[in-house]
Amino acid sequence: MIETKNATPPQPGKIRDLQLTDLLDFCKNNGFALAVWRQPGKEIQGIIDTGNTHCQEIDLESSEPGYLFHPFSDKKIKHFIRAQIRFTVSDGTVAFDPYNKQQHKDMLRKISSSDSSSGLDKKMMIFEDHPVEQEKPFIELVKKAIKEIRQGHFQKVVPSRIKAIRIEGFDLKTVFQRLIKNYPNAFVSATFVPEAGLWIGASPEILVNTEGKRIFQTVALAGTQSYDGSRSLQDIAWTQKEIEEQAYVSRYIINCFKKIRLREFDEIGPKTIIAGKLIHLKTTFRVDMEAVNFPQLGTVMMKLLHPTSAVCGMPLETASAWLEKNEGYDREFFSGFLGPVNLNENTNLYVNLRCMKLIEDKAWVYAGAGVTEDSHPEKEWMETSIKMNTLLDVIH
Ligand SMILES: C=C(O[C@@H]1C=C(C(=O)O)C=C[C@H]1O)C(=O)O
Repeated sequence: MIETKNATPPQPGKIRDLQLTDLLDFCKNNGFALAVWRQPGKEIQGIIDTGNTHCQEIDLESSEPGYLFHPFSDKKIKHFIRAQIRFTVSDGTVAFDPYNKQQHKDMLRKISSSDSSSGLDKKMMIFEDHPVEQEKPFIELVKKAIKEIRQGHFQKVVPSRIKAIRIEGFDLKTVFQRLIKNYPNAFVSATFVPEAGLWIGASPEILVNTEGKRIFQTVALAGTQSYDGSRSLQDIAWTQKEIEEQAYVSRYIINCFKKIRLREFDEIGPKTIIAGKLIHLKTTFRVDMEAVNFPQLGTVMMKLLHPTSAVCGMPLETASAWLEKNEGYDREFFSGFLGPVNLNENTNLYVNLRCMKLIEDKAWVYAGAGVTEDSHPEKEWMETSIKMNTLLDVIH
């Protein structure tokens, strides 16, 4: 069994139970990178990297085990957190490599004796603040998008916005526990990179999943309605706008398969799925990599897929240029992707949605909404507000 369970309460010089929050402080104070995550139905896992996390191109199949943290823009710095130190978390308590008692003891000793006041914060980048959230500019942005879609410039675009808030007494352990409880179907994650801040999220959207050398999976997720749990999923009706919006994402994925001449894939859906207080339409695409003799499919598709039309638009280049010109802020890691690579033979990358960035007592929450020619600007505004509540509901 994990040793920390029977440990004595905090006493000077003694090893005590280590909470997720202590571990984050330890990493901040030492300038280490940390990733903690929970895939749906799985245990909480985490890793620490004590070195430089900048990375260039990544090859998923041959990569060492770690965790990829990729920004929305391909031009920005990408991070790969190597699995130098591994741990699991149960009831908020950390256990280092459960199979290696000595490593566990050594880590606890190091952390207990580390000086929590020695500041990493010096290492942190200073971020610009963002203007106080405003409904009008977002609605104007959506109106502009609709106008340009009607003029035939593109078919779909996903404008987003950022909301700055202050948080007092933030406790990672509590927030993480609430997220895993409230969002059982989400990829819940906390990613800390000294120069990027702490990012926390509960994403409903897989970008690339590979299981061993055999199974590849991705999804087309779009269309949003609020959901209070009272209706059966079979009774949910979707409008033409939502069906079309999700179909663009499916078409985009199929076009990526076409580019690499991949014809054999299973397509399941679209089905209605629950993501907290929201529901979406989801189509799952599955490929048997052995049957199609394509062992590098994970890496190839990761590069082709991102950014999908669930977070950017259709056609990609026009929508992306429009966002860069009109959105008015830097998405940083929002709508990028993140997740474990080659850990236990699997790679599980998710789109970084329903997320926030935290630096000291400041937080920034992000959300976007798919706009087509049939969009209603006020509804898209509401949709981004409900999406932001995924995080706002658990931090207060
Ligand atoms: C852009 C976001 O979500 C994406 C956009 C959706 C939509 O437009 O309906 C739905 C799910 C996600 O693919 C977000 O959560 O910020």
